Amino acid sequence: MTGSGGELCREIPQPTPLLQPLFSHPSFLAILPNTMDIQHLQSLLADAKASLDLYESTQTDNFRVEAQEKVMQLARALERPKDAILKLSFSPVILMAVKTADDMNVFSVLAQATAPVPLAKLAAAKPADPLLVERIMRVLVANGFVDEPAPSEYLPTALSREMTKRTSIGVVGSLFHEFLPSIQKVPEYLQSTNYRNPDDPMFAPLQYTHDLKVDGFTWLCQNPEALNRFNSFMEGQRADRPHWADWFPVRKQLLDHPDMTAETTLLVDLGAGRGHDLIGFRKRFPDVSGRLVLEDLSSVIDEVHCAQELVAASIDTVAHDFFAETQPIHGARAYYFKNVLHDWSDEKATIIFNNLKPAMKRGFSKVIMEEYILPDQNARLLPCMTDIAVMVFCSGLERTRQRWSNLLTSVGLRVIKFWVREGDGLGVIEAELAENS
Ligand SMILES: C[S@@+](CC[C@H](N)C(=O)[O-])C[C@H]1O[C@@H](n2cnc3c(N)ncnc32)[C@H](O)[C@@H]1O
Repeated sequence: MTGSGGELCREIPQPTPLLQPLFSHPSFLAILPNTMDIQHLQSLLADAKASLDLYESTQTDNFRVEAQEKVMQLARALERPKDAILKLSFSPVILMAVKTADDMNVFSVLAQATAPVPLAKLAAAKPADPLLVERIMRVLVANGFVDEPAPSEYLPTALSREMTKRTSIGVVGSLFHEFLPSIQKVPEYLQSTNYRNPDDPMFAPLQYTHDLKVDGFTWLCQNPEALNRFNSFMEGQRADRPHWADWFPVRKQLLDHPDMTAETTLLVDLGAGRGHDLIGFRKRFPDVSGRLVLEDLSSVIDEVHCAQELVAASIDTVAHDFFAETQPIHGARAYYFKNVLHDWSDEKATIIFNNLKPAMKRGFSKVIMEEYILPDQNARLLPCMTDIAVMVFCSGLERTRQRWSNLLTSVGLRVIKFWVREGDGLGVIEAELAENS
């Protein structure tokens, strides 16, 4: 090929004579990868390498996340837009394949492998049709869930090993069963509401999808399997991220206070689920006196109150509906909410705070909220996805610093400090009763 197209085609392997007409077709030339701006790609690669070097030297999660984002930018720039859109549109297939593979016990068989596992052995685990398993495995191999060292022989990867953990199985199961059908309905739902921002927990996309007359949490409580999946999802979704007590100065901000005694309630966790944060707290401060209290809806408490880990960590359980009742534990040092206030609109959150405030001791009690604090610009993907997930499930929302400030001030609380973590992790908002409230 010569002329203006000759430059573009220099690096293409020589086509066979049969393919020659296709290779010289103008629409083919227009989508050649090497029509991309190589200088731009090289500069993205250099950026990614610089972040990777910083991660290597600092070993901080912040630079790991940054390096990952830079590599994603490079990968995106290398992708042809048409392919990107095609793959995006097919992406529910990946979640389906992971879910199906889990249902067929593929991950548990692979996890025990000491040598490549042949297709027939994987198929025998259920048993399932080998051709079907082969097709599902192709999707998994292409997405890094499995290695295929020889045709139809498989080895586990870090992702497939992760899929043998109860919590990650819960993440996949809950999102697949409880969220995906409603996510699919969101455009139709929003059209029906003339694109109003959802703020009513009794009419979120979830209610629209299933014609429910109850809020999402009540619905979960009526469906034990779904509740079990959801609670595992909550335990698992941030399992690899640091516990707040690993980076928030607990001793300085909470423990070192002259009014702290052995009788004081140290921490009340509202909407605590299975209590994994309290258990983590106890592990980090095994010798600290002061009661730890897990609060949640009565059906959740019924599920968890005898749990061995809670008993071993001396964690008390109390059924408390934060909309229906005022806080029963008075004068605690800290009332802790994690991933709870993002479930509720400002109007609903105001009720929660109004039910909490009478129990707080002025100048002593604090509210500790572990939530995303969205930046004003360029928020990371995970918080943005979570924002939409809480919208779908309960008309909730993630908040920017300004929205948090406005909400807390309006209910008579004073922000002591926003403790913002870099990366895509949660931050902590520390607050107390405002002087004039
Ligand atoms: C998103 S989950 C967060 C669980 C846990 N804090 C975590 O981060 O893993 C929200 C929790 O709030 C609880 N919850 C919902 N409505 C409640 C209410 N009215 N009173 C008390 N807890 C409630 C749910 O049962 C659930 O455990």
